[in-house]
Amino acid sequence: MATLAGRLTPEPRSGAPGPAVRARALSRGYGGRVVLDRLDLDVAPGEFVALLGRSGSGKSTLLRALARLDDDTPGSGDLDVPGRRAVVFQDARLLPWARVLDNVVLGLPGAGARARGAAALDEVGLGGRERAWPGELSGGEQQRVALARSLVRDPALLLADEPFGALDALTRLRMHALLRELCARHRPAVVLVTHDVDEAVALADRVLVVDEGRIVLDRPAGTDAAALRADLLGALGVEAPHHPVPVPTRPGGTP
Ligand SMILES: Nc1ncnc2c1ncn2[C@@H]1O[C@H](COP(=O)(O)OP(=O)(O)OP(=O)(O)O)[C@@H](O)[C@H]1O
Repeated sequence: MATLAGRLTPEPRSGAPGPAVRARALSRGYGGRVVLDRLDLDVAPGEFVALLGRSGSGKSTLLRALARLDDDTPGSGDLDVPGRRAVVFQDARLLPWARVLDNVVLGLPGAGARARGAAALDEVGLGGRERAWPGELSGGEQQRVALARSLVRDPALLLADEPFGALDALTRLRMHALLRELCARHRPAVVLVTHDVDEAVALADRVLVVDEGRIVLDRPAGTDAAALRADLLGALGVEAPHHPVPVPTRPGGTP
């Protein structure tokens, strides 16, 4: 609900504290080619998991499966995602003909939707821009709107596919700080697909490396960042650490 302070008050989570994601032997493929290969994944409520992997390793396919956006993709396995989901993509995917607040509350039921939307915009630093058109906003501001659109739905699971990949380095750092703040406040479980090792280490509680549709490395973050970085680079097949570290493409793949 929106408070007098104009901020979104996180709804208390109801029900038993089961996992936010439970996947078992999850497989997906395209045209007979296996892309997710009997993958197991658990994500605890409120846990922030980053997914790294070479291009084509299956990260987005996994994210789409968790978002249940892959009904047309052949596959098998058990997937349980009990709570509300929200998805943020690399491009904000705002409707250009709808004002910012209308984008945030589109499809949201209830009389208080607009107040909640305005509070969410305030929370992402866009208070006062409710009537702007998406085309009047910078790329970073558009991603803030996308975050507000997710936030206002109070998701138990936030799925983000390279949400900051198209932003300049400084804007990306600002968005990291914002995402950390929003997550600390609202405590959704998060699965973030990224190509940026440093982003994964900076944001996540746990970092996974996916290769050929399987999880080949699963490490907690937060203690020894240098050791984690070295492990991740090893699993990604990067020999010399650079800063920032791009994930290599597979042979013949696109960056
Ligand atoms: N709709 C589709 N039809 C056919 N093949 C697909 C489709 N979507 C993905 N693929 C293939 O599945 C494989 C995994 O794709 P996916 O997008 O999951 O990889 P990714 O790890 O997210 O890659 P990137 O980091 O480049 O985004 C790739 O080889 C890709 O070409």
